Amino acid sequence: MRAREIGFKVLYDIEKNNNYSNISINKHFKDLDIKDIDRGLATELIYGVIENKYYLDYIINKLSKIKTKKMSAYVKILLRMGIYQILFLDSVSDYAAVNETVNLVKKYDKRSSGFVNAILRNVIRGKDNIKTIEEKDKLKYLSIKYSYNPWIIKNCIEKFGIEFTEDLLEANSEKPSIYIRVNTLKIDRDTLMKQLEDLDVKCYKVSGIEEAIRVENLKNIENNKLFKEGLFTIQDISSMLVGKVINPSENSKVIDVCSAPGGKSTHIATLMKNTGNVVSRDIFEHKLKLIKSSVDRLGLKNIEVEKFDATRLDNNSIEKFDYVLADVPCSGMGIIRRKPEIKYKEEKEIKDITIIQKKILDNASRYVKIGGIIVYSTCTIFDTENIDIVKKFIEENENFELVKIDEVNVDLENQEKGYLKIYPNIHGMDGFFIAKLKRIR
Ligand SMILES: C[S@@+](CC[C@H](N)C(=O)[O-])C[C@H]1O[C@@H](n2cnc3c(N)ncnc32)[C@H](O)[C@@H]1O
Repeated sequence: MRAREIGFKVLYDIEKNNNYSNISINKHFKDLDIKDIDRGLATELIYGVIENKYYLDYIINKLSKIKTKKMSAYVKILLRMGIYQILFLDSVSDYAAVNETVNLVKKYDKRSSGFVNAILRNVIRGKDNIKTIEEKDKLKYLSIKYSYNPWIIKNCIEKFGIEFTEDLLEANSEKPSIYIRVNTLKIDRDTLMKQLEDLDVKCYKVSGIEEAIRVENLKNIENNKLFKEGLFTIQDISSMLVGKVINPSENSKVIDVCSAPGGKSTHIATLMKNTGNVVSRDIFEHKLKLIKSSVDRLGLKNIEVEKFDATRLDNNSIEKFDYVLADVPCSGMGIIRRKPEIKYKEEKEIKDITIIQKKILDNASRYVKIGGIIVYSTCTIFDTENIDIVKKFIEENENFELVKIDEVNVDLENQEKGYLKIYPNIHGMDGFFIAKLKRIR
């Protein structure tokens, strides 16, 4: 199967089944025998179309009497792909963009091939005019330009102001860097960098996190021999900061109540040098397998994986742990660069999330021993899911207080007060919130 057809199948799967892009890509690319160059084009098309969905639809609707809402998913997706190639991809000629798209329409929705051909030719003819967004209302304009559900932009403007919001939208449109975490149980950073460079992977040390490397040209990771040997794992630096902030002592007892796919649990277990015990829980059985496979690959002996719903209180865990991590489910507004479909979430989809977050924090806090630490974290930037939850929790629980974070140097203003607010446009990493609380009595 060729790159464009794979890209089309993934986009169709995401549109029809509401799947996450990374999950759908993994499903479709697994066991597929294609050249790196085709894999690259398919991935570029998938992410490009998802990232620019509203903008591409705006252009289609400018040119077509039949609006995108009324089009079949086949035609709509293929039009988006064709227009994306014409307007965004210098490496693809206009001729190839039209020809290849029309061939796919002939295969999947034959009667629409003339229509698609005409729209794509109109895009080529009027390229410069067509690109312009004729919208006076700033909110609507930004929602088309950056392709966001308008409520998200409205929320950002209300919370952060227009200038910060535009910076944030711009930063969220950038390609994220890939970071890996060295498995310090098996290898040191310098040696791993050398071995990766021998495989043509470019490596850069990350200052402040001694186990982190920024990599370029790391392709087909699952098949990389150093990855298979468990010498490293993929993890963004914001996520690594959580482990750094917890900073567990060797031989401690730790529980991570929302742990799949296991990035932070395996980091914590590694920081403890395979001593003590980390209980890694998640509500979804299928996700536990991901944790287990990382644990095996990385050679960790101190992790126990369990299925448990963190909104339920586990009476057997009360006051049993030195460190507790509540890395709760959230709206994901900090990781839009990696999961662009988050931009289209409906407000109602995350309506109940703060209730769940608070419930999980309340339960998790009961597992902390006196003198122990609980870290509450999310990959979102909205206070309602972050500091507001923590403040409410402290108001209701005088046994806990925020403690100064001095393990990292990222958000100097707030870390004095016990939390980190990380934004892609300020810190150049995934947007995260990390709060560190101590049980004082
Ligand atoms: C932010 S992710 C955790 C990421 C993970 N800590 C890591 O570093 O790889 C949140 C996780 O919470 C899980 N989750 C959602 N609701 C849950 C619940 N009620 N109880 C336990 N886990 C839950 C999700 O399946 C998801 O894996």
